[in-house]
Amino acid sequence: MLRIGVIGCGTIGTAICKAIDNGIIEAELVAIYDRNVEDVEKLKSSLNSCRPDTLDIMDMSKQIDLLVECASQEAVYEVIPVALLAHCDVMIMSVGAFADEKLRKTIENLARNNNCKVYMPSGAIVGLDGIKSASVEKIHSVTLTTQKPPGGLAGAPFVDRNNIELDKINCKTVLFEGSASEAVRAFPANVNVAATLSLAGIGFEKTRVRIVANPALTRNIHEITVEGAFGEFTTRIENIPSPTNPRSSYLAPLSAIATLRMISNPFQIGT
Ligand SMILES: NC(=O)C1=CN([C@@H]2O[C@H](COP(=O)(O)OP(=O)(O)OC[C@H]3O[C@@H](n4cnc5c(N)ncnc54)[C@H](O)[C@@H]3O)[C@@H](O)[C@H]2O)C=CC1
Ligand SMILES: O=C([O-])CC(=O)C(=O)O
Repeated sequence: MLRIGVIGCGTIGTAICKAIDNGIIEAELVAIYDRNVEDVEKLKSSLNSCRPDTLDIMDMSKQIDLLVECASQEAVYEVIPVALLAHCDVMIMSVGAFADEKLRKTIENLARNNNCKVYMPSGAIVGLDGIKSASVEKIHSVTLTTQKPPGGLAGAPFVDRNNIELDKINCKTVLFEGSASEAVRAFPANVNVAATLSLAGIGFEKTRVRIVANPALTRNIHEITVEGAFGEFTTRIENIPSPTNPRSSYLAPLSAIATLRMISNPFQIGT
């Protein structure tokens, strides 16, 4: 059975561990880790049958087949190279880290040299199947428009740097327009989806991102428009925010769980 280790015991990490505990994912939960000890203990006490060890990345990667990162962009730098050097496959949620081309190339080379896979779930967006197919030929443009309730953008470096008072926003307001590369640095915990979209399509510089604070919303909306040799498509998703983390959509942990189910299943469905 697939032996899994999880770094990050927050909203997504907890959902993944519970899915293994409930048998929704056919795998063994070998170890978990979080820099916040309380989060580790809280997660452990919520499990019924799994008894994961608490191990740091060095010890964890000796005992697992697959490392799941669901922590932060910073954690991608800290744990992914270590896991790949230990011949573990990895699944990354904080995909925004890959706006750093040097990191992306390092991880790609490590994965190739150690014969490992790097999985990146679709997260909170729909339409990656279409853009992957479209990218076989020329894609002219990719645009992501993300709308969140203002509170869902709290803590973003862009908001803090520009002294944006989110609680004073009383109408739909475009906060940011730029490349995906700029977007994932300005909003590291809000638009990792822009990074995944860039990797599937035309890259971080050409993918355009617009981020809108909309006080009329209770949901996180991601709208993607792609134009290319195939024609044009638009996808739109209205996500319910995760109850324990309003920045993240509920579909994100579901997508992580679906990817792990795919990895542990002989049938591979869809592009
Ligand atoms: N790819 C996608 O579509 C999506 C990606 N995300 C990203 O996935 C990651 C996890 O999201 P959530 O579970 O909602 O966040 P969360 O804030 O609920 O949990 C993150 C946990 O990771 C821990 N952590 C952070 N940095 C760490 C490090 N360097 N080492 C060890 N532990 C560390 C924190 O203490 C926290 O317990 C975030 O980076 C988030 O931005 C979130 C939603 C969608
Ligand atoms: O969950 C979402 O709506 C998107 C998100 O936070 C991310 O991509 O980081």
